[in-house]
Amino acid sequence: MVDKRTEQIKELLPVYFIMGSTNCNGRDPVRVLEEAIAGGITLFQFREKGESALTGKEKVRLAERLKKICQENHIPFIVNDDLDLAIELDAHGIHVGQDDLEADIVREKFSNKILGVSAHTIEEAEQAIKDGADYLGLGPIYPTNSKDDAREVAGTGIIECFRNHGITIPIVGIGGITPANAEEVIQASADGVAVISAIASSSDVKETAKSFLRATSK
Ligand SMILES: Cc1ncc(COP(=O)(O)OP(=O)(O)O)c(N)n1
Ligand SMILES: Cc1nc(C(=O)O)sc1CCOP(=O)(O)O
Ligand SMILES: [Mg+2]
Repeated sequence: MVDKRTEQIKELLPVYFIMGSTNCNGRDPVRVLEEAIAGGITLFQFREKGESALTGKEKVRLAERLKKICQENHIPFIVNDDLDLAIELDAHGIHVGQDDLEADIVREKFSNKILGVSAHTIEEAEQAIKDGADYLGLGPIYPTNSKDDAREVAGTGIIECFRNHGITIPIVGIGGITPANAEEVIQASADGVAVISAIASSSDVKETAKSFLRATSK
């Protein structure tokens, strides 16, 4: 039987938008997020990374502004990597990877919050589940320019492989996902798609977010 928390997490994952100031082609991230929300994104992750990423008080200030917009629109606000920031802002959750703080430590210090963990192998997935992960991020599904240290492209096969090994926890695919290939990711048994550039760099953010929503609800 699927429990209530799992069902609630699955409902948040269809169009999981990830963004920071470096992903918006010089546009105001606040506007980009507002347009993405108007288009129907279901979850947001603040990921402030890259050469010109904001740090210190400027990073906190941007995170606060984006969290406020999420709150006003009932979209949960997830912080990437930074547990101190997630705690300071009382975020809805945090996403950590294999090179970040260990998931069991994050679960202990940020209990009852949404915990997402990146996994690339069945062993990592099983450990993440033991540590209390609510969902897994699997990728890169397709080639991506948004992560310098991305692993080899895994294809949608990684999602099918995890499911065939009995991993039933909610899964989101990430890396190079566009409105044109999002349906394949869902067909491979993901509960949603996590997207940076296809939405953040779009010339029509709202329409692109809508296209993702259509593609993931087929
Ligand atoms: C939903 C989701 N899935 C995977 C990642 C990648 O996390 P990580 O491997 O820690 O890499 P960085 O994003 O921290 O560079 C993610 N952020 N979100
Ligand atoms: C943040 C991130 N993590 C990945 C992983 O494979 O874990 S790929 C990735 C970048 C996703 O950006 P885009 O939608 O622009 O390809
Ligand atoms: Mg990380």
